[in-house]
Order: sequence, then C-alpha cells, then structure tokens
Amino acid sequence: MTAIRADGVAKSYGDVQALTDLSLSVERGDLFGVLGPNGAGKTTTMEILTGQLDPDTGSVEVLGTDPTTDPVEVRRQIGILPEQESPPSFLTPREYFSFVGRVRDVPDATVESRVAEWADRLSFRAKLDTLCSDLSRGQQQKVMITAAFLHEPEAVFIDEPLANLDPIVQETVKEFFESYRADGNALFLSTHHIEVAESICTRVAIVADGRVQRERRPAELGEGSLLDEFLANIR
Ligand SMILES: Nc1ncnc2c1ncn2[C@@H]1O[C@H](COP(=O)(O)OP(=O)(O)OP(=O)(O)O)[C@@H](O)[C@H]1O
Repeated sequence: MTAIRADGVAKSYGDVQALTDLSLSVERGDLFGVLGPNGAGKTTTMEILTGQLDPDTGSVEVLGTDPTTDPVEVRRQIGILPEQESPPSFLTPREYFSFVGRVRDVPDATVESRVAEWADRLSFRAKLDTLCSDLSRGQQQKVMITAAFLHEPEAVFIDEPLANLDPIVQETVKEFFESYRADGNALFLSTHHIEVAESICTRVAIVADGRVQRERRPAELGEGSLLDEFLANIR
C-alpha cells in the first residue's frame, strides 16, 4: 500500500528551479532513501511532502492526505526530523518530550514509558534532566530521533539520520529502522552518504537536477554498485 507519493512535482525559488518533475512512491514497509548531491532538491522534496512548502505544480499524498490542502493533519500523522534540527536549548529532554507528547496527543504516562524505552535504547537516560543546550550534538540527535517517533507515527521523514551518532548507536538506530519498516511503516530518509543508503534502504532514489534520475533496490545490486549508479546519474 502506498504511504507517500509525489507526481510530477515542480518547485522554484525565484529564478532557481529546485524541482523540475519529481515523482516517487513509497510503500508501507519501505525504507526509502533519497540520495543526491548538494542542491539536488532533497530538502525541498521533504518540505513539500511534510506540508511545510507548497509545490508549484504536481501532486503529493502522505498516508492518504494531501499535504498541500491539509498540512496540519499530515504533520499530526507523521514524524519529522530535519537536518541539524536541535531540541530547544532552554528545556531538558524530559520537558521537551512532555511538550511533544501534549502536542501529539500522547497521554503523559505513555510518554513516560516510551521515553524510558528510547533513553535505554539510545543510552541517554543519564541526560534526561540536563538542559538540551548542555548536550553534545550526538546526544541532541538522540533526543530528536526519540521525539520524531514518540507518537508512533506510521511514516517518518529524517534528513541525515545517523549524523553525529557514534558507531554503536548507529547500529542500534539501523536495527530500530529495520523493525519499524518491517512492521509496515514507511521511513523516508534523505542522505549524502552512499554507504548509509546502501546498508539500510530497501529502495533508493538518486535525485539530481530536481528529479529522480534512477531508482534502485540496494539488495539487488553488488557491493559498491550504488556509488557507480550515483556517479553515472549526477553528471
Ligand atoms: N529558500 C530558498 N531560496 C532560494 N533558493 C533555494 C531555497 N531553498 C533551496 N533553494 C535552492 O533550491 C535548490 C535545491 O535545494 P535543496 O535544499 O532542496 O537541495 P538539497 O538536495 O537538500 O541540498 P543539500 O544536499 O545541499 O542539503 C538549490 O539550488 C538551492 O540553492
């Protein structure tokens, strides 16, 4: 069943044509990666799909809702983690999760138990009551990943999901992504890192010049082939 769809999407910022004719479709159970060089249009695509930006032309749908006409409903149903997003510096992780839980209609007791589970999974229990401004970049990323999944959405969008995480936590996060996907949810990742796309994605779209140039299933490619595909499609 399709969870995320874009058809013929174009978007320009003044004279800059960020997306020319972008189409993609993400099924439930997909761990879908968008791989592309700087300026390819990955962030623009993610902002359009998550109801933060309207396309000029084309259509989009996320979990059966059109983000251009009902962005609030789409944002209620999904989790989002934009690149370099930080938790509020003036709150502790526990306070931030409580805030996110209220905005997302998660009962306080459920927030508490899910936070305990995530804090153990990502090893940040000792930092739950430390101001977010005093956390390292990696610890802040752990907080943001937890917040994105806190209301157990059926689709999650993450830009550079493994940024700043140490290798052990990266493995834990990859395992979680795999189980989340296998449970029938949709995960949409944007990355520059070919090895990340190759190691965790079920499908990868190579985006360049504002459109999907090629789509591949890494499991069906030989090791290193995604790099060759990438290089062949960005020139
Ligand atoms: N607010 C904006 N105003 C003007 N141009 C923009 C704006 N946002 C993005 N662009 C332009 O649109 C194009 C696509 O940008 P986008 O941020 O979507 O690419 P990206 O693939 O996410 O890049 P990166 O990998 O560097 O983050 C680029 O040429 C960029 O300069």
